[in-house]
Amino acid sequence: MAVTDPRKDPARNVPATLASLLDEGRALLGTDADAMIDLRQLVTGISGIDRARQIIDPEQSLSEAAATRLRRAFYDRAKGIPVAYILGARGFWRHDFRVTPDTLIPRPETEILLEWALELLSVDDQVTVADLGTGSGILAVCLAVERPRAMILASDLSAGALKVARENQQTIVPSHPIHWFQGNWADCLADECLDMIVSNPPYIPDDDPHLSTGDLRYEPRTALAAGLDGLDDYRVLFAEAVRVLKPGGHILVEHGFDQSAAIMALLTQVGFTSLITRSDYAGLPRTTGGHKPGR
Ligand SMILES: C[S@@+](CC[C@H](N)C(=O)[O-])C[C@H]1O[C@@H](n2cnc3c(N)ncnc32)[C@H](O)[C@@H]1O
Repeated sequence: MAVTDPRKDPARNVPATLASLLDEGRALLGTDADAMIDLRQLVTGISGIDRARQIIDPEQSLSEAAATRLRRAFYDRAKGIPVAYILGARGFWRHDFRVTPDTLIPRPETEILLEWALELLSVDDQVTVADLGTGSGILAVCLAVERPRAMILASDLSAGALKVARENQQTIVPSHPIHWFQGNWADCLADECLDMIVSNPPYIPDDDPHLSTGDLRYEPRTALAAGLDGLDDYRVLFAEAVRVLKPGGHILVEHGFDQSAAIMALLTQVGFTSLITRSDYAGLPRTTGGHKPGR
């Protein structure tokens, strides 16, 4: 079906009921389960009407402004723009994080990495932890919330991502400063200064066709692609990690479901021991942790 940009069609910018707007949305996005999830998220995010009230009162009217914003959102989603970028937010852990096209959209699997880090750090630990490749800041900010006595550092190559990460810290955990730095992984850090590194680096092979389809084509390529085998960033990151971790320090990284053997081999090569891989909610091996010997 031809999709008309509501910005160029003032006749469509009129008030409407929720039910009629949802019909317009279905006509654009389809009626499968994924499309329905997107539609409901857009309605909730833009109108502020929660899911229960959408179902109880489908005939309620939306203001002209809300109807117009919703029609634009349906149009943008029909073009392929991810819901999180349309709304400018995505939930992670217990918080709403601002996201922009400069940041990766946070994924639920990354909560497994966070949970693991929290298991290793007790609430009163006065440790120093770095989130390398912080993106929107999800790991750094959640660690600052959950471990108030820890010193948190976070790096990213992207100035745009760091700007968003700072905004998230100021909104979610303003009382806990995070030390942000723009750079290549840990290159700004002194030797043996960290107790723990958490990282979700890029890990998709450059020629993976998924990079140019679906939602991924809208996300920053520098957040996703990592050389021919998808392991280029781990090679640099692990060499840096051995330098900046204290003896006894931990590294926890996310990776692709088929990369755990390669990640273990790379960690072993640079001297990490006690390697363990944890699986995601679908049972796929997605997070590996290791320990720098010496304590
Ligand atoms: C997969 S994203 C993860 C973002 C965030 N940690 C998350 O889980 O949503 C990888 C991040 O690493 C950053 N990055 C890529 N290369 C980097 C490098 N050489 N040094 C530091 N950060 C880098 C990207 O800009 C991106 O924000």
